[in-house]
Amino acid sequence: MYFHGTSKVNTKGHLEIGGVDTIELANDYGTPLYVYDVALIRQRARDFQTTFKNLGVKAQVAYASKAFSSVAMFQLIKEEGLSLDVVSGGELYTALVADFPVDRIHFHGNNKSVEELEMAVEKQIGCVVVDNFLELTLLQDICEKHGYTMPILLRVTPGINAHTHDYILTGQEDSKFGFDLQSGQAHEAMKIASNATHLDLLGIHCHIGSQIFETTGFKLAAGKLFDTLKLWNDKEGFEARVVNLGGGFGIRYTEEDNPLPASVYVEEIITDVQSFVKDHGLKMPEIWIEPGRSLVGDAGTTIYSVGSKKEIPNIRHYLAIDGGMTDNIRPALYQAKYEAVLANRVEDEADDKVSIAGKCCESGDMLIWDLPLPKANHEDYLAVFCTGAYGYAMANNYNRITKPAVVFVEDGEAQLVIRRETFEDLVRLDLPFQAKTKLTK
Ligand SMILES: Cc1ncc(COP(=O)(O)O)c(C=O)c1O
Ligand SMILES: N[C@@H](CCCC[NH3+])C(=O)O
Repeated sequence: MYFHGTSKVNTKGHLEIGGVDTIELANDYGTPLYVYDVALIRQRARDFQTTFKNLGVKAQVAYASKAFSSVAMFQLIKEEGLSLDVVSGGELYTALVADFPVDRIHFHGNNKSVEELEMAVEKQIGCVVVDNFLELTLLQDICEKHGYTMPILLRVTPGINAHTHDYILTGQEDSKFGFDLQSGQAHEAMKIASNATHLDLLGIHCHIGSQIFETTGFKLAAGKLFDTLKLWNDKEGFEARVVNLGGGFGIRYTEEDNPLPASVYVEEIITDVQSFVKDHGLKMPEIWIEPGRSLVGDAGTTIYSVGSKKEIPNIRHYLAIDGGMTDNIRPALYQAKYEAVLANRVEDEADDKVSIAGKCCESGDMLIWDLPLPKANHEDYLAVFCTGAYGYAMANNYNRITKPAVVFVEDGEAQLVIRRETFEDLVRLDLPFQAKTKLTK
């Protein structure tokens, strides 16, 4: 059994996180419930920040908020002094409500709307990561209209195939994101951006994918970026002030996963970056990174109530919980694997093997296959670990199931940071059907 952060078993044999008994949390806030270990998020954030500091490298660590965004989360990130990566008007709006410093907000996205770009310009955010030629034109026009010059990065696809699930690969040549390096698109974009009167081209960005365990892919990508910068420097006299290497650092979901500590990812990548800079005779730019999963993934645990069972002799034991693909779509989408325990009987002998089923009307709504667990019944609680990234963020209302609540726990105290959705919330946007009063025959 692997415990993350402050998670441990208390004297009652219950799972405790942040000094709070998860069974008390389940009683107070209901289930399913996402519980975030705030101390672990702080530790992860500080690991990245201090590594750059110790290396003496000017950097910005931007939390990729797509992993989990909420007002409280953004306030915590602000408290830790990180920057913030947003990818939509909704994430940007949440950051503004959280009073996040606008100059530390970076705006991503492969199809930002005019309204989203207007919002970024009006709020004078720190940087727009431009993804395509249309955006270059739109952003220049909007900035000109507002008499504002926007700092930008160009997102490029370096042509790297990182080892991860196909759906979360982003740095390969055949990708919907960014300007292609090989065909010269990125070079063309650089010339346009450099000549644009209201765009301040800071440098380039790449992101090779997510849940990556090795540094090889990051180093290869960095190598391609610096080769490009050398070319742009020689040909166009362009000097990058910022290089953003994206996020994607993997975490441990199960014993199959062997992630590196943040310090190792950063140190290894920076060592290579420093030699690329030296070899090419370039100035060392500021390095930005955008971790999402590695800041919040293992800090989140979902507590479910156990419900019905179906035991098929010689085939399988199914154990259903009161959530599923609506609060964690990752197993259905990426065949993602998780570990879990009975939160109220953590240390009981695992004398059963069960497959954890969700409550959606969908056979693929399975969270974990063949999990060793004590024989459980409807009075038990299941805790699924490492649901902090892309769990609540990708939650949905399939079957009109309401979204769970989210609590932050730290130093023995719990704080509700997202309330549970209600049935009233579900119908809030619905409008009645306007029945025709007279039917004409
Ligand atoms: C551009 C960009 N930056 C950062 C991230 C964060 O990735 P991760 O959560 O794997 O760190 C993503 C998601 O993969 C991304 O697309
Ligand atoms: N949602 C994905 C990660 C996508 C990262 C965004 N580019 C996951 O759960 O693994």
